[in-house]
Amino acid sequence: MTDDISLGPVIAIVGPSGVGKDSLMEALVAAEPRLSLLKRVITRAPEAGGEDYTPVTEAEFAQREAAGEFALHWSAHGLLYGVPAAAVVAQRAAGRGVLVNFSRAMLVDAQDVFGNFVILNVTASPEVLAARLAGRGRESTEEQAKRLAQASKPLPEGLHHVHQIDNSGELSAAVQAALAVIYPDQPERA
Ligand SMILES: Nc1ncnc2c1ncn2[C@@H]1O[C@H](COP(=O)(O)OP(=O)(O)OP(=O)(O)O)[C@@H](O)[C@H]1O
Ligand SMILES: O=P(O)(O)OC[C@H]1O[C@H](OP(=O)(O)O)[C@H](O)[C@@H]1O
Repeated sequence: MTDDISLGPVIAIVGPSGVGKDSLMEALVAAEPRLSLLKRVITRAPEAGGEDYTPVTEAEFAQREAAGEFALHWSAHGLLYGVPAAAVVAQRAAGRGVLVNFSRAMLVDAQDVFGNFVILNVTASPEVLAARLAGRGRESTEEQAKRLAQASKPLPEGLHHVHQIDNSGELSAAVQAALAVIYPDQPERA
């Protein structure tokens, strides 16, 4: 674990595709100036839309990985994902919190790497997930089905500081629930 006490928390936002991770992260940053989004490096096509990420080819990803750029990296949905280490440190400076969309499979590694680490496991019913992926339309129907098949993947054993955030209803409710976890000693926001 390489963690300086002056560094703020790494807040892992995890859960099945379509549950609202990106939506929740964007809303949290809009509501709380001490929070920022970690810009991931992904081998996803630049025009895919959605989150703000650094699109790279698989060759570029391999070069960055070999150069030690990533604090953590993984593959999922036929894509490669990397978390730039320097960006995490910079965004945690002065106690600020950084929001990271992690794979559930990476959480044990992540809690060892980052130390000051909290996990928000975002949930919604299968029906809601299917409707949201269809409504978003970013993936093909076939890819949506593959993602939905992964929805019930359990979190790994051995995790600490895991909190369930229900995003079945209004996004604003999930935002308030998440802020109450991240900043438990602060009154509910207006
Ligand atoms: N609370 C909510 N109520 C209604 N719609 C929502 C809510 N949260 C997210 N959505 C919508 O559901 C869709 C999926 O949301 P989002 O892309 O944030 O999910 P995600 O978990 O990041 O998905 P992925 O892992 O596939 O990137 C989007 O169209 C988004 O606008
Ligand atoms: O099912 P699991 O392994 O938890 O997550 C699979 C992938 O989905 C999410 O990314 P995105 O939302 O596709 O960008 C995660 O960050 C991970 O990369």
